[in-house]
Amino acid sequence: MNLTITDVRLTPILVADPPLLNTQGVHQPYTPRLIVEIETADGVTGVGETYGDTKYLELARPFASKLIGRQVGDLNGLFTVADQVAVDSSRVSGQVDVGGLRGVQTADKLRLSVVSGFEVACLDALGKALGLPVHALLGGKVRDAVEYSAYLFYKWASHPEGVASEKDDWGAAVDPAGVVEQARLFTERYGFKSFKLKGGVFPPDEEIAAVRALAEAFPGHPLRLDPNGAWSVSTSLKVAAELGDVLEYLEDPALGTAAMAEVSAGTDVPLATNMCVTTFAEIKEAFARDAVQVVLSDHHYWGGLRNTQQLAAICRTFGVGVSMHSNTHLGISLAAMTHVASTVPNLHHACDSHYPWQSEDVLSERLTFEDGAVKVSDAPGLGVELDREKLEFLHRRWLDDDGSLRERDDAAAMRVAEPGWVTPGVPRW
Ligand SMILES: O=C([O-])C(=O)C[C@H](O)[C@@H](O)C(=O)[O-]
Ligand SMILES: [Mg+2]
Repeated sequence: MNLTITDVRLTPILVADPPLLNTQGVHQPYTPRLIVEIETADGVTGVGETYGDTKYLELARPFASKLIGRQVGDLNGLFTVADQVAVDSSRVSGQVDVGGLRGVQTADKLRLSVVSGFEVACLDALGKALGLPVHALLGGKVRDAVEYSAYLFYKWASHPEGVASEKDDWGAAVDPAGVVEQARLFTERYGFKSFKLKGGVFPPDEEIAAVRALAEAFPGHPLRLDPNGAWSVSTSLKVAAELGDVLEYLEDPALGTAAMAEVSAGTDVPLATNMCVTTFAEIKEAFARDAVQVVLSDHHYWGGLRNTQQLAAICRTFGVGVSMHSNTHLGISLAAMTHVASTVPNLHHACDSHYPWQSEDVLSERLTFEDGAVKVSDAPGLGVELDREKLEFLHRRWLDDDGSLRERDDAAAMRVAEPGWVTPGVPRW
């Protein structure tokens, strides 16, 4: 068996995205992703997926060229190679990422977000070569299916008039009735049992009303609200007091570890985060100050599936819960998320996934949710198959774009509807 990497293909694509609202603005009609293919000397190909904005492509290209001739099983070596790739300092804002709301942007995080796509592709190739599923390469699954939550968004019925976009059949959701209707569709279509509402869009009282309406419509189901740090400490405490009886957890009510620690000290409602603990370096302070009770991992920016397992082990050591965050992603990443989640013993919350919002994919067969869960595949590798025609179609869209959609920018997308829109300052309320 020859596991030498002989070819790496990078295919940037644009995938359709509905008009989902968040505190920064609205999702663009098409969003960038990068599909990674790694081929071995024996002709085995592994696939991976990560963010596709230019700043990631700029790193992925030199990174890919350094992999030729290396072994596909040398996963630790990927981090060494990543350290050799220079990050343009203008890409490191030190501010919350404008496209994605996943904490402060650093050079290390950019590198790890690129490594993750390649690590998944290497694991897929290795698994295919050895005839083993990815979960077996990670030590073996401890569950046969992984539960996901319904990721509810305030949304418009369609993108602004005149904007090229794909239609969706979810309808509008801009008030409590619309949110409950969307949740109902999620249960009908996928059987989800937990609900997360993306907040920070409307004044807190309106979002409290939406969560109350969900609690009435779905009594006893786990509910979460995530305003992406849009609230002050006092607003966060007010919302926690008003919704404490129905929330499974409150996600990033206020921005940063210091504010989260203050909120945490004033409420019994557990706090979850994908914004103040986004790197290993941020763990110590947040845990020491008891700022968060649940960390939402994400293999994309934590640097892959094995780093996700390490994060879960640290959380277990400190008695902190763990679950999973999601940005817009396709089936390759859902398969990767499911494999790693299946190996984490201390996973006690349904994971987030944007997948139901994505009508397009690069796989020949979409992954499915049954009773709100994805079955863990025992097929070699990730257990997914790339559809070259679909990949080519979405890549063509990326090639044809004049550049305006190649960077995710929710504030720019919002300005099409509201020309005066600027990303709101924090705290917004
Ligand atoms: O905090 C979160 O869960 C996210 O930021 C997830 C996504 O980025 C979501 O907010 C989005 O895409 O609008
Ligand atoms: Mg969040």
